[in-house]
Amino acid sequence: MALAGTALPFDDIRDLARAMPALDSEAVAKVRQRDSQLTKPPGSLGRLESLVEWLAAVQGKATPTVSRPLVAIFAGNHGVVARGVSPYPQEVTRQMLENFSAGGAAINQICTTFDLGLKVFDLALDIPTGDITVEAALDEKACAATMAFGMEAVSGGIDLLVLGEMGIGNTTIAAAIYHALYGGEAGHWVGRGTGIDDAGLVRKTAAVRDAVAFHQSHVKDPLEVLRRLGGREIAAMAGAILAARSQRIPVVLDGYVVCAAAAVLHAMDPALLDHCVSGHVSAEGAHADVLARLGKKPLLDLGMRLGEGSGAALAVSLIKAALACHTGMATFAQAGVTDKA
Ligand SMILES: O=C(O)c1ccc[n+]([C@@H]2O[C@H](COP(=O)([O-])O)[C@@H](O)[C@H]2O)c1
Ligand SMILES: Cc1cc2nc[nH]c2cc1C
Repeated sequence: MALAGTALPFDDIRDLARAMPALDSEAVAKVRQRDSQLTKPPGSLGRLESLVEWLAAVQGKATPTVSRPLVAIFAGNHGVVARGVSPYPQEVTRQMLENFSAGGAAINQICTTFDLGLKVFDLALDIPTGDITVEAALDEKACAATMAFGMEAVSGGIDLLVLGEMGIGNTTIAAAIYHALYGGEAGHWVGRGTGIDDAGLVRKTAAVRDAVAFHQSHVKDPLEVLRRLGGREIAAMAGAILAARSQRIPVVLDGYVVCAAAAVLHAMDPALLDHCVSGHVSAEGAHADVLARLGKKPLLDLGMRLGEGSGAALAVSLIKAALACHTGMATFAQAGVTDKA
């Protein structure tokens, strides 16, 4: 167990969320000015151009960097797996952490390919959170301490944060959070996760419906949704997103589970995600709907549903390429290329 975070009551977290730095419009103007001189028709690099503007706005620098990108994977275990909501047993969460350490997981290969740092955080895997169908996942103190732990994980001079997670059962947790925040039918939010069969899908949908019904009178407060229906990795990622914002670090969101942490913050204040882009849209059915609600257009759509930050880490390749174009391209004057009249 590695929960050393200072416990902040939810009121302190709300205060912190209200005190985030503004985005830097002067840095964006300077990026646009340089972009207009580069040897290409205006706008021809499409979304790559807006990615550089976004980096500059968040970092507050006319020449942003992606020199020290970090993939942070937060791992947690969930009492709700007792409801038969995942085809895999709970011990796979820890076994996959050992696989990450040994370099054998997909995320290890992606990090090596694109030169990304990787840190994995074990969030009390031996103590699964409460079964959300009959109790709260966490009490306020534990939830706030886990958010603080996630905040403290964002340090060490990184200039881009990729969020990932690992936790058997956590697509049920994410679905419950979305159902609580956004309403509708439980079944709309429930997908097959790691590949649950038809009977399991029925159990999973019932678990999400039961959980949200059980906590219904508390779902107006997003932080209550997080502590009652969430998990430690979701709470830590919410803390990490907040800390990244206060340290002016851009964040790349991964799939269905990571976005549940983002959705909690978005429900508090949509501007809390201004420093985040969506790395990819997951094959988990409702993720596209979630991204639309968050106002985020995914960079990639590769049919992936792995987690581990894998889709987001792949998207860093595009962000790096966008920045390399912006910083490395010649201007019309430098290259002796005639600009349009
Ligand atoms: O993030 C996603 O889009 C995603 C979609 C499906 C599965 N996962 C991963 O699979 C695990 C949860 O799946 P499950 O079926 O046990 O709820 C967890 O470790 C997630 O990282 C992740
Ligand atoms: C093997 C395995 C690897 C994973 N990586 C992220 N979630 C996962 C779930 C399973 C089951």
